[in-house]
Amino acid sequence: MMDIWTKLQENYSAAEGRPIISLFDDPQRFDRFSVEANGLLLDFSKTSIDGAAFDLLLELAEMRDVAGQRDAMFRGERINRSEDRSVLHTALRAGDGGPLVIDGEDVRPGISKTLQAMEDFADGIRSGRIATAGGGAFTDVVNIGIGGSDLGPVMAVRALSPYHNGPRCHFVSNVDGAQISDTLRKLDPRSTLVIIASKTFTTIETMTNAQTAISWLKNGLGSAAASHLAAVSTALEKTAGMGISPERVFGFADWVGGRYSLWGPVGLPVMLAIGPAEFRNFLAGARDMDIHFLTEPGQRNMPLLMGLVGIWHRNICRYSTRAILPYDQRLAKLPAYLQQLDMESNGKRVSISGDLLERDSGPVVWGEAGTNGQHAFYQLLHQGTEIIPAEFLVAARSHEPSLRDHHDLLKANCLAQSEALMLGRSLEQAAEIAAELGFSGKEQSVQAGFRTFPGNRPSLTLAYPLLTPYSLGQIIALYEHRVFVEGAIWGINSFDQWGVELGKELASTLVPMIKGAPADGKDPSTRGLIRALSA
Ligand SMILES: O=P(O)(O)OC[C@H]1O[C@](O)(CO)[C@@H](O)[C@@H]1O
Repeated sequence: MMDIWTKLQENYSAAEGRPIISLFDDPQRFDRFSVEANGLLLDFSKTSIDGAAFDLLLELAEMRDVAGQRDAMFRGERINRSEDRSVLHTALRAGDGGPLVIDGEDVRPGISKTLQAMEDFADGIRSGRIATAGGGAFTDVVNIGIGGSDLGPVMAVRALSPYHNGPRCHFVSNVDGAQISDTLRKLDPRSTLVIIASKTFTTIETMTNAQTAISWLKNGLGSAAASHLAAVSTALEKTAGMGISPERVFGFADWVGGRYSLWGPVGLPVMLAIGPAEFRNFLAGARDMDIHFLTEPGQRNMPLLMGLVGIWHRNICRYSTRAILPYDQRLAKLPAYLQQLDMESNGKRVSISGDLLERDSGPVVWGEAGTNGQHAFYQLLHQGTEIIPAEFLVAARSHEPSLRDHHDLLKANCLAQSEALMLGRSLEQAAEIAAELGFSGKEQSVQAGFRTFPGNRPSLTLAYPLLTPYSLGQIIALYEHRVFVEGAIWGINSFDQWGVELGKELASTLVPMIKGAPADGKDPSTRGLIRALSA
């Protein structure tokens, strides 16, 4: 019997060259190939997936038991096998969902307690009740973290700027001293709170930046520096070693992966910026997406369908990248956030049981806010030799009602791009344009070639009413589950990240060589570069 992968491939080959627009001969296509969840709409009708491929993809999800794998994750089974851990970031936003027992312990009371502690702290800082060493209010917060301890808060704080009514938030992630120096230069230690965020509390970039920030606080405040510090970590014993008092430490368990940690203490800068009530709305959006993912049947299940579209593009159409294109300037950091979420989760070449994968896994994820990208790389999206599925995000309304024209233009541009990618412009149409411009003969066909768009380039569009804490929560949880669905189909562990280790190990061997020790054992290129970089 032919397997589903082969059937999908045959479906694709049989329809190769068929214009996506012809699929709209089915007047129900938009309704059948879009799905709505609590105000969030995913349109995947502008892809080459037809009815038969849709059914096969759903069959593939069943064959791979995506629903069973999903339920195992939510139940707290140790699905992160290589690290022998449960994967329960969803518990951080589940509210009072009844007991959830891990290793004989109900983890819910601990989650509520930590959320309450975060809220008390955030309220205290925001109101001035938790005062600076000099008795004033904190005006600025610097979050020191990297990867999952940085990208989520950076992205969400920026996304939710219309809700900011707390201290200003700044972020330092890179070990490049330029970043911390440029950040601290603008700030006054007397009114600045420093949060050191690191799941492991060993990450060299964060530890180095933390020491620099603590010295800066000590220079300005002397022995009172500790009252300007807080920490977020799973390694509570290590935070004490840095002189951070226990009531200023917000812990979380190892069943929260770094890139999935925004929903708990790593989200503290977001809570400080927008307040606990709005942070709860953010959690509610994610929780509603979790419930949708857990309960909706396959044909209406947004994360499942988005994952299946990803599988179609990656494994059947063999597209190697996907572009995240938010037509929402406040989501400008979303592509970077999703790069970690997606590529650190699914950039794997062995299966969960350690065998080499038979198929390609995660694609390259990249992107930029629209309309800026239009004036940079969209040329390649429209006329390049690679086909790159585009993922558009756009809100019906903006937070700037007095600038309605701007938002109308933004929406028109977003829709124009997905339309242009799908429809393209034929050589004949381009020839007419060239003729109208006065070209004739050979030059007319040359000019027509430049103006031809092949079209038939797929896209997804996510539309939401307004970028609120709730809708941001929905969007992020949707992408988390999409990554889960794809990983479940590929049979990989989406929750470990062994690929980041080798570079870290080699960096530690290189530090003394950079400082002048002999570069014994290094390859000639690395030795040459050490020489070139010697200061
Ligand atoms: O929060 P930590 O432990 O400092 O880790 C930061 C980041 O480093 C990584 O481990 C990769 O090096 C990410 O997975 C993680 O988000």
